[in-house]
This record gives sequence, C-alpha cells and structure tokens, in this order.
Amino acid sequence: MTGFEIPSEQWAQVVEKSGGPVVYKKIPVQKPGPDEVLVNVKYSGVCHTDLHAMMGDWPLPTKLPLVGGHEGAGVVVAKGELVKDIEIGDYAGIKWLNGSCLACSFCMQADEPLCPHALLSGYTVDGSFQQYAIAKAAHVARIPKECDLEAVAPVLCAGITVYKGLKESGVRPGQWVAIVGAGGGLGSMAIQYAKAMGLHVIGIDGGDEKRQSCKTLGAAAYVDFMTSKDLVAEVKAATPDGLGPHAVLLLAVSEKPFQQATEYVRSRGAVICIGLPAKAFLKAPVFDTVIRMISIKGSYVGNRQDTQEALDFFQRGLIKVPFKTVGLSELQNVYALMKEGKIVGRYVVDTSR
Ligand SMILES: NC(=O)c1ccc[n+]([C@@H]2O[C@H](COP(=O)([O-])OP(=O)(O)OC[C@H]3O[C@@H](n4cnc5c(N)ncnc54)[C@H](O)[C@@H]3O)[C@@H](O)[C@H]2O)c1
Ligand SMILES: [Zn+2]
Ligand SMILES: [Zn+2]
Repeated sequence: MTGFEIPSEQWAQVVEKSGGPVVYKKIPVQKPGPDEVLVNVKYSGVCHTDLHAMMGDWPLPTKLPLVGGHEGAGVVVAKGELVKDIEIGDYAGIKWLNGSCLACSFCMQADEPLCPHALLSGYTVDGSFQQYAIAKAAHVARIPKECDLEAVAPVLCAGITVYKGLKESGVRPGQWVAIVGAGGGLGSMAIQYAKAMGLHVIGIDGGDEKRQSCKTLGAAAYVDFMTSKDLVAEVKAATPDGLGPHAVLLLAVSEKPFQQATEYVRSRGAVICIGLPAKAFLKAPVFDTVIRMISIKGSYVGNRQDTQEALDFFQRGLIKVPFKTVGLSELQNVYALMKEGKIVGRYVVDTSR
C-alpha cells in the first residue's frame, strides 16, 4: 500500500550521555502510533538548540539516549490509522514541537508551544538526526511539493522562530529592527524575513565574514560586537534619526547582549528574547524601562499557523539563506564549529551519508 520500503534499521546520531559526543550508529526504525506519521528525513538543519541539548545546558532534562534534531525535511512513508489529511509520499517537516495535547487552554488558543504536555523533537522525543523520524500528524509541517527539501530544512526551526519573533515585536513595515547574532542560523533567517516584511535591518555579530553575509542578505548596517568601541552608540547611529531601532531580536548565545539591548532600543520599542544562553539572566534599568516605555518579552518557536506562514514566505522565493551540507555522519564536526561561533548561516546534514 505504501510504495515505500521501510527498513528495520537505520543510521542515526545518538547522544548516549549528557555532554556528548554524538555516536553515529544503526538503530531500529520505529512504527508510528495511530495519530502519528513516519517521515523519511532527507535533510535536517542543525540548530544551536541541538548543541544545548547534547551539552545538557538547560534546566529541562532531555531523554537519554537521545536522537537530536528538529529541522527535518522529508517524505511521509507511513501513517497511523487516524491520520486522514496527509498522504504517503507527501513532503513533511519534523519541527521542534513534535506534538501537543490540542486540548489544554494554550492549545485551544493556538499557543501550542506553551502546552504543558508538549513533546519536543530532539529533546523529549527522538528527532531528525536519523533517517526515519516520528511526529504527531497534527504537528508536522506540510511542506509544499515545489520546495527543495535541503534548502527548506532550516525554515523548520530557525525560520519559524524568527518569523514569529518579528510578529511578536509588533514592528511595522518601514521600521528598524536590530538582529543580534545576525550572522548565525536564526540571524540569517531573521534578516531575510525582516527584509521580506519591509523592515530595515541592523545586523549585530562578530567578524568580517559575518559582516559580508549580513550585507549580502540585506542588512542596511552591521555592528561588530567584537571590535566596536561603543556598540550602543553605533546601533543608535545606524537609524536615520539616531533614536535607535523599533525592535531588537536577541538571538545570540551569550548573556551580554541581553543586558545591553534596552540601552539602544528606541523608546516604546520591544526587546524580543529568543536565544537561550545557558544560565543567563536578563537585566534592564527599571528607570529607563519605565520612562521610555520599553517592552521586554520572550518568544518561543511558533504555532502551526506560523509554521505554514513561514513556509509560504519560503515558497514564494523570499527566503534565501546560505547553508552548507555535510553528511549526517559529520554532525560532531558541525557542533565543534558551532561552539566556536564559526558558522555563517546554517549547516544542513544529509541523512544518506
Ligand atoms: N526561542 C526559541 O524558540 C528558539 C528557537 C531556536 C533556537 N533558539 C536559540 O537561539 C540561539 C541561536 O541559535 P542559532 O542556531 O542561530 O545559533 P548560531 O550559533 O548559528 O548563531 C548564534 C550567533 O550569535 C553570535 N553571537 C555570539 N555572541 C554575540 C554577541 N555578544 N553579540 C552579537 N552576536 C553574538 C554568534 O557569532 C553566532 O553568529 C540558541 O541559543 C538556540 O538555542 C531559540
Ligand atoms: Zn531550533
Ligand atoms: Zn496542550
């Protein structure tokens, strides 16, 4: 009936103990439950969250052993008997939100990421760093057939997350947004989504390679956090009236920018926290926050509607982010580069090698 031959074993990258490394080995292919699909993952993006998961950085424990990954783009090869709206052979995406209860007060209002029973791909359930991954049918991303699975993979976390963050910021076309960590995976996506939404971008990151990439992707200005003598002044000066950007998207994996953003955001502006540096705290002067009416908020992935909207931007050709593809077997090398902050754009792994 399926037309797809499903092997009993497959290649996967497995975290066997917190702190890593990942182990490339063969593991069994699982069978989907009644409300689940089995996706033959062709490509998966590598998100910094996958590194946090391997390192055990966060206060939320991961399952162990763990197959990481939550930007998996592939083909549906099997489905449970309750799944009616996805066909075998359809393109589908394994994203961070693997499943949610669909019945709690958050799910009822399309705030599924806040569901207390949420299943997280590559964290509390096995994710996309394997050839065959399972997700709840209600939550897999419906990827249009015209999409290139290799290029679309990073949209499944990075794209959705920054698109949602921009929406949460309340910025309008024509306004200015500062993107902190603009040369990384989420940052590169953020520049492209912001541009497509009619915003002016100030990219903040370190080094000339990232400067070049930010400019190519469409940033109007770039501020180098490693060499700038006065980052706050430089960011403000990059806006035409010198009063600073209307919003700041914090995507960096270090604490300092989380302490700094309220200093350069425009009055009545929004600071949107998305990056998740380990053990970090936010800090802002109460006086300035009050009299300048600054909003500070967190933004966490996106719901099913955000997912389809983010994919729609991609399908229309508006989102082109640099990526490098390597074999799934090379995942540990990608983590090494990521730790050093050396990745420009995104790495994608090909599960066939
Ligand atoms: N909130 C969410 O829903 C969500 C979703 C996905 C990822 N994340 C988190 O977002 C973070 C970024 O993920 P990524 O995959 O883009 O990582 P990445 O490693 O690709 O990019 C991080 C970038 O931040 C830059 N950076 C480091 N310190 C900086 C500083 N002081 N100022 C400016 N830039 C700085 C680095 O040079 C790098 O380019 C991670 O912590 C990840 O876990 C959150
Ligand atoms: Zn992610
Ligand atoms: Zn729920």
